[in-house]
Amino acid sequence: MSDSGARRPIFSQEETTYELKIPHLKRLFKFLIPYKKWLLLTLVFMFVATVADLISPYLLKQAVDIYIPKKNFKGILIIGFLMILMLFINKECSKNKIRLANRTGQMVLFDIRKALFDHIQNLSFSFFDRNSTGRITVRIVNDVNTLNNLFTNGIVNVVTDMSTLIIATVIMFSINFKLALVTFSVIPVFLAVLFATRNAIKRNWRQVRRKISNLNAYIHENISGIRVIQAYVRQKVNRSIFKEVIDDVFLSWMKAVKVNGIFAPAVEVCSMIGTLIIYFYGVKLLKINGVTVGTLIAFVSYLDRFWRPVVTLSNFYNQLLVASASSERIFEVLAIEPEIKEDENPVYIEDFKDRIEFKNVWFAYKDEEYVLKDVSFEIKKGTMVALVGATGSGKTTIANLLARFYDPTKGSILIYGIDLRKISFKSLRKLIGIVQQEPFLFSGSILENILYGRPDAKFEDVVRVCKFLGIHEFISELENGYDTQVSERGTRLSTGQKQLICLARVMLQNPPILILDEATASLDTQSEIMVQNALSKVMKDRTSVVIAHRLSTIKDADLIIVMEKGKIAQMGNHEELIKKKGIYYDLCMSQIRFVKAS
Ligand SMILES: Nc1ncnc2c1ncn2[C@@H]1O[C@H](COP(=O)(O)OP(=O)(O)OP(=O)(O)O)[C@@H](O)[C@H]1O
Repeated sequence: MSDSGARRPIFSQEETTYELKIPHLKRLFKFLIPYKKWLLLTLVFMFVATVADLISPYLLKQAVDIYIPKKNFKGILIIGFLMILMLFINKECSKNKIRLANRTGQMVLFDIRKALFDHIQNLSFSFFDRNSTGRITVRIVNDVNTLNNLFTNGIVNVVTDMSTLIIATVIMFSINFKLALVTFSVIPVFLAVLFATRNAIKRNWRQVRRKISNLNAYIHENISGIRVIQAYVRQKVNRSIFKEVIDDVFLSWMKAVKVNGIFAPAVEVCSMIGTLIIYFYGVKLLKINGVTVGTLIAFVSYLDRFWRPVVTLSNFYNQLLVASASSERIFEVLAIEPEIKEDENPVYIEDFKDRIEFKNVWFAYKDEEYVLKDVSFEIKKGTMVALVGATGSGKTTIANLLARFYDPTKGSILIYGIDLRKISFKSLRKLIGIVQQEPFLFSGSILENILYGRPDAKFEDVVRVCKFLGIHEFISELENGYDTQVSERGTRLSTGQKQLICLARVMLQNPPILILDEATASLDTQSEIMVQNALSKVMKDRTSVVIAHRLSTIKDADLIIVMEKGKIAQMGNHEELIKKKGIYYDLCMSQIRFVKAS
């Protein structure tokens, strides 16, 4: 296939409105409340810095009008000293203002990120089904990052700029009302430019953000799917698609910059015209209205201080738009309620004494699309129950419901008569241990990973569990033994070894009920034998629910449940089901034929 013929990849494009939504911004600014003292102090520094900055032109006016004509060197010296003092105060206060604003801003971002992280950690599996890891990460990292500018500089700068602008205007009008009025006659022209360009600027930057979002999504998808990409040798095709995506970002960026570029020169032109007016008109007033040379110099200085903040103020509007869009997405996540909640008066169960019952359980991941239909069965204490059936028949769903990752849509699951929904999370997690198909280890040491569910366990307990599972020797032989790091850059462990460490993690908790969801499916034959041996030991005298594709591993199960399209097709032990010559018999026969043929 030629590069040009390559189909575009499917990647998420998040639509963002970029409308200014005041309720979101209000909610966002509430995060500032705990830091109001710091904010107030920042504003004090800001105010002092602004006043110090605005006093200088007035001092200059005094020097030019009073002390220079009189050749009063002492006066000039004092003015000079005062101007240096003002500069010093301005710089010192600005420095403190920036430091405090950054500190407060970072604390606020930390709080928002923490709120999001805490909230997401408690959301139900259904949320993670609907949202990819990439998208969730974008919420916690990128969306919060986009608020960075607003909280660290934006708010303080805008207050500084607004006050500079207002104070400069007031001073100019109080020095000479007429001259100020004439100087500002250029403002309507500026406002016309502002309104003409504002929508175009907004539209173009929105486009840039959309393109950048595409770029992020494409990069994320490519890195997550790198194994598939390399397996299908898609690098060349992907490179050309990536170039297209990058070109899109570049072109939209350049377009936005071009439109944006109109604004700053417009401000400069207005400022320049204002200055010309001051000189042209001021010189006329010089003779008739008692306007002094010092007044003109001070006016030019104040006018400069008036126009400088205008550009930053318009940028602030953009920042608010971005913040409004990001906060909308952040609050959207914060508003999601976990679907699986602990009962208000949960029942604590210390031990598993009796049996588990699935009573007319129906379940749909979405709407009315039932993937379990009227499923009823019983798991007696100390027995091994196996779930078999074609792919997609609902085996994992049963395991997920038993672990209460989801609740049944209809019907109930009872642990000796108590509805699973009534049982406290803590006792449920103590009762049920799960070993999944894909072993997952956190970055850290092997010991930390084993202790994950019981951090207070003793090292001897860990060693005992590992000896029981037959992995103590292999771990001890590693360079750093139990302290060996298993992060990305750490020791590479085989999938089988990782699975055994996961099993040790579960066993340290010693749960009376064990769910094994195709725990050996992703292993090679040798690792499978190792893990299977460990599992046999672990399942002895324990209640277990096993999902396995290889039927030889579940032949000894006390109860085999054969699933078909979300329904129980057959139930019984191996001998009974073989005699019945139904689906189970067919499954066994097809596996035997497959083994013989291979
Ligand atoms: N998170 C999910 N969201 C929506 N549908 C899902 C989800 N997980 C599973 N399903 C659907 O539910 C049905 C049952 O899936 P389940 O994973 O329980 O089957 P299974 O028998 O365990 O399959 P396999 O042997 O392939 O693991 C399938 O049609 C599947 O597409």
